[in-house]
Amino acid sequence: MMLIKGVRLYGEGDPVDILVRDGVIAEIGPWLDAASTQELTDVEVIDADGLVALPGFVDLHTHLREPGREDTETIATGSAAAALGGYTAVFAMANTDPVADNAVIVEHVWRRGREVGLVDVHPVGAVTVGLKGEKLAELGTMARSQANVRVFSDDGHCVSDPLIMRRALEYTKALDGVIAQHAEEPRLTVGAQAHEGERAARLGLAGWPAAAEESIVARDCLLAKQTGARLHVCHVSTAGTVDVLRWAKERGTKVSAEVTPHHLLLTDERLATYDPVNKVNPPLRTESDVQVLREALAEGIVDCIATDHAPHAPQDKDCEWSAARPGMLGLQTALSIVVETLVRPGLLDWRGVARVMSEKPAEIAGLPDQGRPLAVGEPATLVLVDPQARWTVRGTELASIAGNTPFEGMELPGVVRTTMLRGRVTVSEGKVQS
Ligand SMILES: NC(=O)N[C@@H](CC(=O)O)C(=O)O
Ligand SMILES: [Zn+2]
Ligand SMILES: [Zn+2]
Repeated sequence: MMLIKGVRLYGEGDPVDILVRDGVIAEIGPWLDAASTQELTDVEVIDADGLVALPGFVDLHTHLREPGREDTETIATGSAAAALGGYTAVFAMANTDPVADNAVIVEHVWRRGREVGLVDVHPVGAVTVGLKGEKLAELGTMARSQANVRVFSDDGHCVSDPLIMRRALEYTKALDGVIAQHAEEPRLTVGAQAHEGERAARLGLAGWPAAAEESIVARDCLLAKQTGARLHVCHVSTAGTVDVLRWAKERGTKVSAEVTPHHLLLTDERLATYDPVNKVNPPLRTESDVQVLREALAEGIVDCIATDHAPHAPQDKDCEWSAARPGMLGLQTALSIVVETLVRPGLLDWRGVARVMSEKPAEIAGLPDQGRPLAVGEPATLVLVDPQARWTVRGTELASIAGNTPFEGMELPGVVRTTMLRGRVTVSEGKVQS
């Protein structure tokens, strides 16, 4: 049994105590004092004075690199990074080696996640065999496997053939799943290295036009509307995509979208140093894109935050710009970037943080026991955040094996103190409890 003392639910109202019994929130009350808890033996008390309680975060977009690149991240190290970031569930992308395009691989990832036990690891199934975009993978077999796959994605690649995309949407509709699309028209991004615009031109980097993203999002929204299937747009990066999403939602399309913390804070101004730590797909865009993305998230046109946590080895990152792999770490810095870019400027309150980091992603993925309200009878799957504290990001101190964080050296607001998964403390005082 556990007693969380003096915490503010969603950062609202007066502090309360939360009694956790058998993995469930058993009581919430103003000062469950000694008298009412005296007869309870074995009560572990967590002093949460000044902290904010939120439902555990859910990341729809994580790269865990196992199997295949365990030199950069494993299910164990990625789970630790997730728990430290306040996450209680993550979706592990399919672009592993071998690709997660069949029941054997997704069950392996699912089982390994359970063994580690720090967060619920849900494998994402590939849409096409080998992420090649040519032939549909066995979506039904993955859905019916122990891993119970409902989110399918070729992330890293775009399902660019419209006929394959249409079929995939039809199949996932029948499976009650969703396709998460990496929206990139490959014919428009051949050799692309940076956001197409003035800065890329000046730096001599081949451009990735906004239309490469927006044209696929528009096409997919039309296909989703026509098939009645659910579409999720990965890592939205441009203001134009927000316009397309607004239009599609207004006409009743079942479309949801995510934005990454790095696209909410960083711009292509960063590229001036040619430091590949800033190289990512889709590329960092402009100040006005960043502003529009922040507002779209606050308004709900963009539904949620997803990290696109993408660990890479030093030899794949510390090299010349054009040879470096795209991607950045995100799990342990996500909350702080959300506080910095949305909470502090007044675009989102803590209720809103719960919505974009927990409730919405759980709903999009169809998870019944994540993103639940902090209420009696609900699972004790939650995070305690210190809203006042600040910390300095050091890549070498993060739990990931790789250290490719673009936020190196930044002092950021918001510290995760405790993470709890169904009553089990996975992180305490900022330390993983294994
Ligand atoms: N975001 C990235 O730049 N890289 C991702 C793939 C992806 O999300 O497209 C990766 O797997 O490294
Ligand atoms: Zn992607
Ligand atoms: Zn990704």
